[in-house]
Amino acid sequence: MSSAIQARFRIERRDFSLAVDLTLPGRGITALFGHSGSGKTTCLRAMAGLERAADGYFAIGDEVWQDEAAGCFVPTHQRALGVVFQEASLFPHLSVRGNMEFGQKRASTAGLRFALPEIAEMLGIDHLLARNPAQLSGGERQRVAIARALLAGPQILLMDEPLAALDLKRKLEILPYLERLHRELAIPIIYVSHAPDEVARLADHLVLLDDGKVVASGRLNEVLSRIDLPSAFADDAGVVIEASVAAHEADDLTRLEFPGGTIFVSRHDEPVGTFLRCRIHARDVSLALVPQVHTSILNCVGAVVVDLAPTATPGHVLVKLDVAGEPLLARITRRSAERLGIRPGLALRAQIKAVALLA
Ligand SMILES: Nc1ncnc2c1ncn2[C@@H]1O[C@H](COP(=O)(O)OP(=O)(O)OP(=O)(O)O)[C@@H](O)[C@H]1O
Repeated sequence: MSSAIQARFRIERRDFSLAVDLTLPGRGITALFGHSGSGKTTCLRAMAGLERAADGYFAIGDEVWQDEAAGCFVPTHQRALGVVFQEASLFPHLSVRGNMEFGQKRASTAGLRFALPEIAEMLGIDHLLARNPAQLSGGERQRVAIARALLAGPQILLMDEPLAALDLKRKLEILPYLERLHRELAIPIIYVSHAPDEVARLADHLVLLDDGKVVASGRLNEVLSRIDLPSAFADDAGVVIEASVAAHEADDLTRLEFPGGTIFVSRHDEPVGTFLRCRIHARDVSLALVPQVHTSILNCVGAVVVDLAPTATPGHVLVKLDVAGEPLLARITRRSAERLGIRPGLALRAQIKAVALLA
């Protein structure tokens, strides 16, 4: 039985229309990404049944919540879903435990079943159970809201910019918990965001929305490395690679290995064997036809040019590379591309000037 999500919505407003037809994975985090007003929230609300598309269709595996052609529309309160919005709307008169028990009371039998202590531990709020919402930080409130949503036994978790109202410190505090949900939950999470960093860190699947339309939908790196979508990430264009910690070296560098080679980063005290996500921006990758000896750049991998395309930055091009099957992007000047004769199929060296560890 496939647990893939099917979502087809057409919503017409006076100045905006949403028309999406998506097949999304039944596990992991799918990010809905796009500029403000591109329709991310509208799409999420349609999935929740909070917005009704006249000819809509929405199903998770065999569980159909909306099939207008067949006269089916399950109202939101009868759907086994959890929704977390930008601002945690906790009941102020209930303690943290009381808020969580409220979630448990409306637990469906269809979705995941959790015990309250298990979820409290997973979200790091077990020491806060007796407090009232007014005694919590924004990040803690958001974690309680997620816990409450999970205790309702959802088959899917819908999150609408859950970090947008938090400052950077709180964001960084909550991200590890979201990563943990990602690793440990067997249900899909749909995650609305317009922050490229969050998407790079959390998403497995990426849907790019623009003006109510799906511009791209696919595996994170597949979409991030599309050089025919130059404006989507603009200066943030780049890819995410998964690398494992191979060794911590004496000069305070950590050696990471991925199928395409070796990458050195500042010492990062994760145990050997741990997988880390690394973000490599196109602007931090330069190209050379032969291995460079007289350079301070440590990270250099063999690559083959897949394609190149103009980018939003005047005088520059984006080059898509294949590194042992994984995509990598480089942004170089058009002049350099001509001088080096960059063309599809050319084997060369990609020098990586900076790697951002995402965990
Ligand atoms: N209730 C509503 N009635 C009429 N128009 C609406 C309503 N809600 C949103 N819109 C409009 O629909 C369009 C899509 O809005 P939506 O909130 O889905 O975008 P978004 O991508 O989530 O944006 P943001 O990142 O700013 O939250 C916008 O033009 C918005 O002004």
